[in-house]
Amino acid sequence: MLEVRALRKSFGGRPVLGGLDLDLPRGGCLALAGPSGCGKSTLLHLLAGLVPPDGGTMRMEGREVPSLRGRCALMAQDDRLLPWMDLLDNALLPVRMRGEDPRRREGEARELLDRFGLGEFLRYPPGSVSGGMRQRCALARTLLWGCPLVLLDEPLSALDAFTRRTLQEEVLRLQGEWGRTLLWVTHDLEEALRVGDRVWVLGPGMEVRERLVPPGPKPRPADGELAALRERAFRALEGSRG
Ligand SMILES: Nc1ncnc2c1ncn2[C@@H]1O[C@H](COP(=O)(O)OP(=O)(O)OP(=O)(O)O)[C@@H](O)[C@H]1O
Repeated sequence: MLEVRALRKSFGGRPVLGGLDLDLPRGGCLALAGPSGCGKSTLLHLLAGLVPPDGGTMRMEGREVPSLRGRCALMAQDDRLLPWMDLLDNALLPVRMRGEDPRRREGEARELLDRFGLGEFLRYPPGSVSGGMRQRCALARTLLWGCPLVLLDEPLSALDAFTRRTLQEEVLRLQGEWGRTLLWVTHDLEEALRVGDRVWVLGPGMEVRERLVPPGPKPRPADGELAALRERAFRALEGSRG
């Protein structure tokens, strides 16, 4: 589906991406885990066309493209919900922005928000719900773009451990049902190992220090079976924090 070659980006002469290659086959989930500041968000912004690269190429379905703008949905770290709209209308924003009648997708949006535990809060404005609830609404909005490729930047970071686990399962279920391809960025190695078909452990400059293929069906149990991979991933990260 996506081939990225030698993607480079510097800010003020300081390299953040030093020539990254990335292949995403259709379906499945590549989880990227790395320390704060290593360039994970920058990668997603480059892919989504929010920031221009200094060099490199992107091919989507075999065709070279300047970015994936319009071809992917990005959930940024900042939820960007509109304060004057309730959660349901926020979730339906992509439908409005595409010029479609939001009433035609309202059932789908309601169902999605319900699956994300927001069924009771559809008419609440973002300012009156918790950060974790806002984040879940932003996740629903991202999925309602209907794009086959979804870029998730720390999508569950504001959630407590229990809700986080539930949402990991829900997102993976949706991915299977809707046949989406996910690029899932997280600080949390446990999360990466639970949700990724492949897991890349990144260091500074987005150097790929480990490429892991966790065993078993997803979402995987957090304990026991993954302990060896978790240790390997932690060792890869050692010394990479500035
Ligand atoms: N617009 C920008 N101008 C200047 N520097 C930037 C800009 N965007 C990102 N950077 C720098 O690029 C580096 C990588 O930032 P980025 O946000 O991509 O890291 P990250 O891995 O996503 O971090 P985190 O996990 O904390 O979100 C940081 O040093 C950051 O300060």
